[in-house]
Amino acid sequence: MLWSCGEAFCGDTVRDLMDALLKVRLSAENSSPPAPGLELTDDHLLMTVGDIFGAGVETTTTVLKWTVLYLLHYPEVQRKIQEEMDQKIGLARHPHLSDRPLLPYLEATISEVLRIRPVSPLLIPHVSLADTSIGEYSIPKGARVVINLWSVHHDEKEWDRPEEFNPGRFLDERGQHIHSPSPSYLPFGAGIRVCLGEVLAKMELFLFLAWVLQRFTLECPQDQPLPSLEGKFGVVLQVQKFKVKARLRDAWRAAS
Ligand code: HEM
Repeated sequence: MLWSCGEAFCGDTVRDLMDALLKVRLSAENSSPPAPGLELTDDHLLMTVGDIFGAGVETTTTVLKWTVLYLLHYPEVQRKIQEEMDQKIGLARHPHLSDRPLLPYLEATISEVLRIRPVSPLLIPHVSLADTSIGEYSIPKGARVVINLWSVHHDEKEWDRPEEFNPGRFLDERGQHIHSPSPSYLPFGAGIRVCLGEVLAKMELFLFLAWVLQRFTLECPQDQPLPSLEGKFGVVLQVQKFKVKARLRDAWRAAS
C-alpha cells in the first residue's frame, strides 16, 4: 500500500492522510540544512495509518450501532430528529456538514449516546509521569491511573436520572446544542492524551445519521424483540448483535 501511494503521490495534490505524511517526509528530506530527527521512516508512516484505523474505525462504528439501537428503543427521538430535518433541510437536497448548527436535536442525540454508552468506559490506562494529586488523592510517579468514565457519565450528582436516555439534557432553553452540560462529560478523554479524532468522529456521526434518517425510518423487525441495551465489554463497549429494518420514508418516496 505504501509503495503504491508513494508511486501515485506527485507532491502537489494531497488526497488523503498518506499523501499528507509523504509530503512531510519529502519536505524533511529536501530541507536544507537537513532536519535531523524529523525524518519519517516507512515504519512511522505505516504505524500512523494503523493507529488511525485502529483508533478510528471500531470506535465510530460502535457509536453508530448504539445510536441505531437507542433510536429503536426511543422512536419519539427518531421522529423528532426527522421533523427537525424536514423543517430545516427538507427533502430536496442532502445534508451537509455546514448544517450542523441547524440540527441541534440530532447533535444532542449523538452527545447523549456518547454519554450513556461511552465507547471506552475505562478510557485508556494512563501512567503518572511525576508525583501529583487529584483532589484529595495523591498519585505517586509511575502509578497506573484508570479513569472510570462509566461512573463519571452515570453520576447522579451530575446527571438528572442518568439511566434515562434524554437528548434534551444537551439542549439549552433556546433549544441550542450544549457541548458539555457538566464537567462530568468526557467521551473523548481529556488533557494531553485526548482523542485526536474527536472532530472527525463527530463529523462522521453527524453525516451518517443525517443522511440515513432523511431517507429511512429505522425499526425493529416485526418478529424480533427489542434488542438489549446492555453492552459487552471488549476493546470498546460493544453492542450485542441485533437486526434493524430500514423503511424508506413515505415523504422521501413522494419527494423523489
Ligand atoms: C466516536 C468515536 C470516538 C471515540 C468515542 C473516541 C474516544 C477516544 C478515547 C476515550 C480516547 C482515550 C483518551 C484518554 O485516554 O484520555 C481516544 C484516544 C485516541 N483516539 Fe479516539 N475516539 C473516537 C474516534 C477516533 C477517530 C475517528 C480517530 C482517528 C481518526 C481517533 C484517534 C485516536 C487516537 C490517535 C487516540 C490516542 C491519543 C493519544 O493517546 O495521544 N479516535 N479516543
